[in-house]
Amino acid sequence: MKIYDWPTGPYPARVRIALAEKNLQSSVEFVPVNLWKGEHKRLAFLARNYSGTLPVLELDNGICLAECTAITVYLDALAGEPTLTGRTPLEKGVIQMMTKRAEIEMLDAISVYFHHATPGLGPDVEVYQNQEWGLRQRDKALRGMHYFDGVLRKQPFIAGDAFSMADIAVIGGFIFAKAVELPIPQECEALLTWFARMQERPSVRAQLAIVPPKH
Ligand SMILES: N[C@@H](CCC(=O)N[C@@H](CS(=O)(=O)O)C(=O)NCC(=O)O)C(=O)O
Repeated sequence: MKIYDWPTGPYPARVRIALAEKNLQSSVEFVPVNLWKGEHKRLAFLARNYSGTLPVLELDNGICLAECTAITVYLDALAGEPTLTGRTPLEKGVIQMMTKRAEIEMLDAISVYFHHATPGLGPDVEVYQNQEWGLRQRDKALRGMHYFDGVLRKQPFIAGDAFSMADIAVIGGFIFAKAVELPIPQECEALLTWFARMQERPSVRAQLAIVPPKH
């Protein structure tokens, strides 16, 4: 299998952490795609992912899977423990809901802020920007952080009593927040404590230790 990504990208980090959790890293070849040069918007890449985003998992038979959640669901089904996407119907539903909520309320919101209210990937890639929209999404992400702080005051993990794909999605949010220098509000104590605990996991520690390649 091949993974087309950028090693330190927040969304690619979600798949890299999942791969490490499932001990599947040796099963994949990583192919860097330089976002700052717009390589993800070229026809050759768009043929792999119509949406022009990273990461993309390309199977040996040529089938391409995009979307972090979809890729994680596939990887989770490939190998054994730990289960990242739930064992029971309810666990599966709650993990999907909280993963999507992590995207809508935090990760995707920070991404919009990055692309619209900062220089983002540079003028050759950011062909349209709307600063007001970007700033509104930044504020939405800050509200989302308070929401997840509330969740973690009642339970140890984002989707309940066990580490899951939903935790990995919020970790992606933290990675993007750091990349755009958006601080986690200091009053979000439960969220900050949870993130410190997440960094005890070798999969997370290894991802955070990757030195960003020059672009
Ligand atoms: N919904 C997609 C979003 C993926 C995404 O936005 N990836 C970023 C990569 S990174 O910023 O996380 O490194 C991207 O391709 N951004 C390029 C662009 O939006 O032009 C997913 O879940 O995979």
